[in-house]
Amino acid sequence: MTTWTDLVNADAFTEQGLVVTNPATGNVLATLRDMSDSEVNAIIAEADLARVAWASLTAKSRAAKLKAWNDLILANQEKLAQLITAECGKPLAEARGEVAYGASFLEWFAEEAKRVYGDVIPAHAEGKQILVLKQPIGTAAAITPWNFPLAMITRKAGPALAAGCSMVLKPAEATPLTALALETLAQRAGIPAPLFRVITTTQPAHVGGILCASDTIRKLSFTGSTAVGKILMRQSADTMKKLSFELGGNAPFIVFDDADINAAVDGAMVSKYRNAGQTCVCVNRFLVQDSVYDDFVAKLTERVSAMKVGNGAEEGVTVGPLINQAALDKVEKLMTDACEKGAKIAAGGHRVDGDGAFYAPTVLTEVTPEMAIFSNEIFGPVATVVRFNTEEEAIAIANATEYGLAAYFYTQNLGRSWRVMQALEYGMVGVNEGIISTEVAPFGGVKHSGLGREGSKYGIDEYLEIKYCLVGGLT
Ligand SMILES: NC(=O)C1=CN([C@@H]2O[C@H](COP(=O)(O)OP(=O)(O)OC[C@H]3O[C@@H](n4cnc5c(N)ncnc54)[C@H](OP(=O)(O)O)[C@@H]3O)[C@@H](O)[C@H]2O)C=CC1
Ligand SMILES: O=C(O)CCCC(=O)O
Repeated sequence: MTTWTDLVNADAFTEQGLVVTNPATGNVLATLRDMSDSEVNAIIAEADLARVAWASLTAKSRAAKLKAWNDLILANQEKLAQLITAECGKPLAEARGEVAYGASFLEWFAEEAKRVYGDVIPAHAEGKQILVLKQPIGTAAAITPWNFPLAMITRKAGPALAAGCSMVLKPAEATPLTALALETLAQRAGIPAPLFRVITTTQPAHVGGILCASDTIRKLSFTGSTAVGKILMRQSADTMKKLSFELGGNAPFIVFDDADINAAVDGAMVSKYRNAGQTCVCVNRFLVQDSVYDDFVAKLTERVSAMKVGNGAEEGVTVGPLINQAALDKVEKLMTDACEKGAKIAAGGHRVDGDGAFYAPTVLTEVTPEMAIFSNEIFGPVATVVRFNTEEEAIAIANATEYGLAAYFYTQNLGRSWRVMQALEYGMVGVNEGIISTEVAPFGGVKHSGLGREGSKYGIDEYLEIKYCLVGGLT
């Protein structure tokens, strides 16, 4: 028995249903109930009923419950971290970090709940007042990915509950146990059960269809692939839901010749290899100016060669398995295509033996836009390095993608910092920084990378409606 089992309600388990495995070992962690349509519909109806009383509480009361949920998550940090590592494979140190990061959204939105201010607008005529109210949108649904099984949930549930909404969640098939553990802790924190319910299913597309078609659900927030985001957007047209999408990326990381190269290599390591390269903001393309190209590649290769691949639960492991065999096949296919077109392997470039889908941390040089790896989200531990000559060329290469989530660049020139920051067509830009994620800043993308923002003071707006009231007869 692992230590996290008391965090998952015994009712969730069954003999046949959704099988959850450890990607590092292939061992079965649990088999969970495959919920029926009527159960899913009942969860939606109960969530809708419960939200009315929840919204009528003071913001301070809702905030207290969210804070209690945050505290319980932190009190169970080690158990949750072990569960995250078991389900999604990331090294334990990263999993511990995810628990703290995930909890921070609850603390943040507990505070923001108290700051949902309306407006009084100077009226256009005498004897009238214009009031703007902000009200909870209603029942919300979330569909979340496996790469951050905890933080991607709290980033949505925090603002939803803070705003006075309820939330129905469909987590990724690979990582439902962390979601169920969050559900348990929410209930222990005193959040009424129907307000945050997890759907376990083996039929994501079918359940996604139910959520999109439901008129009761007024808001859908999704994090995952751009392809699925587009399906959900189409399916939500008939119910005119408010949507937020945090989708794929193709992040450039530009190293200019005036950069601090050691700092750039530090930034590259944390940005590229976090979660074995499986985050939407991981660098997909390093663009390095010709005169510093060899230095950067040599320093990066040295650091990458020292990384340790293995089961994330083992001491010292810095790169865990990819989530499944399909992910490994995708990385290999991209590597084969790139090498056939002239790319060179400076480090890694091969599978690593084991029961899981392990791939060696890799540095691939002389990458060009003709290679599929240049334009596809790699979602693996492969750094591709592209050579450029001028600032204009770097910006053009960086923007030559349908995606627009995160971008990074390193320079010590102030003027260049402003120029490049403004020219990059991305929702988030790290300037001399490789990690940009924090609950206090707006996370989200432009172009095919999504709609809306999560976290920060803006994140709660996704769960609020603006109501304009014209009050007359006041003379
Ligand atoms: N932006 C990001 O953070 C992420 C980007 N990705 C990108 O997507 C690629 C594929 O990863 P993958 O896990 O398959 O991502 P998906 O977009 O398929 O999965 C994300 C979530 O959507 C669910 N889902 C899948 N299909 C549907 C559907 N038709 N209707 C409703 N929900 C659905 C999944 O359920 P289930 O898991 O049960 O299939 C999961 O909960 C990755 O290689 C990466 O490039 C992936 C994850 C996160
Ligand atoms: O990959 C994602 O979808 C989330 C990125 C994690 C983060 O930095 O918030």
